[in-house]
Amino acid sequence: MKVLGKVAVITGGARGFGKAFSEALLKRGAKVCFADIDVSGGQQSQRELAAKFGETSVHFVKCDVAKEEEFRDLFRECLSKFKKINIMVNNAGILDEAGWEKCIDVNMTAMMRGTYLALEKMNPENGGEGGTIINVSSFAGLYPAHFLPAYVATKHGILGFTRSLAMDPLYQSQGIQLATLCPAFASTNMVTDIIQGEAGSRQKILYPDVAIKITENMGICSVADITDGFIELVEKENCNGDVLLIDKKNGKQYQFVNKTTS
Ligand SMILES: NC(=O)C1=CN([C@@H]2O[C@H](COP(=O)(O)OP(=O)(O)OC[C@H]3O[C@@H](n4cnc5c(N)ncnc54)[C@H](O)[C@@H]3O)[C@@H](O)[C@H]2O)C=CC1
Ligand SMILES: CCCCCC(=O)/C=C/[C@H]1[C@H](O)CC(=O)[C@@H]1CCCCCCC(=O)O
Repeated sequence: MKVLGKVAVITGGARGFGKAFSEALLKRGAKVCFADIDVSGGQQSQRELAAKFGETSVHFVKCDVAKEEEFRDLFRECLSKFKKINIMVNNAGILDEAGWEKCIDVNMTAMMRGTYLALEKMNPENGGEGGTIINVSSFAGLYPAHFLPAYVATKHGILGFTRSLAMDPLYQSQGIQLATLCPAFASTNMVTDIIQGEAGSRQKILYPDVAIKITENMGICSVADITDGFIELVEKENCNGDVLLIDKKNGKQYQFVNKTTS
């Protein structure tokens, strides 16, 4: 898809990947409506991005994606401001093995809700123009990790859900593509807080010392490495059904390349 003139909705956009993805799309001439549960972080990012790309190009919406009505309001607000939605990025995600139900609510249920809402708004029968939906899974969507069973379950779920919808001829006929991004460890707060032992962060996973050892072996990607893969997916003419894994040692690797799309 050509990004210039398109409108994107991005969840979890106050920091980390979501903020970087927003900036990368703005740089290429899109308008971006980003959402986050973190109001002060979202407002700060809004100020930074508006200073670079103009007030009329970027809009922050306070939204807890685990709350259905707030998610619906996000779409209403984006349509009211920018009139259309061409790109949906379900990026918001958390690590919380003790609170695994919340992990499922945010990583899995909300991702499904965001996908279904985007499919509805992108449908030409509802006035949409088709579009691209990118769901952010993980290396943990492809491989198990005994220090993260709930997180791994949600990330495997994202992968299966997104690949399944991508096979549906109905969405293909509506010009809608769905792809999955699978980053391995990257230097956002999600990972660096645990390595640096930020308050309470080690309790979010089981066996933090094992996890840290694995990061030492696997290496840690920069946010720019992951953003580069994200943009590659969005800009591809056909990304439908793609699963893009990115890790430090091997870079970008498309998975399931002999995908069946119908
Ligand atoms: N950093 C990493 O190594 C990797 C991260 N991921 C995934 O990438 C996505 C983004 O992660 P990062 O940027 O690393 O994390 P991060 O923790 O830096 O940023 C996540 C953002 O999501 C927001 N958020 C959390 N719960 C929310 C909710 N209920 N509603 C709305 N916003 C909410 C947070 O406030 C935060 O701004 C997540 O889905 C994560 O699982 C996947 C693979 C690697
Ligand atoms: C030491 C900091 C790690 C804290 C973060 C964490 O535990 C999990 C991070 C996942 C991140 O969201 C993306 C991933 O790919 C991480 C999980 C990767 C699991 C790798 C398991 C590899 C193995 O068991 O060999």
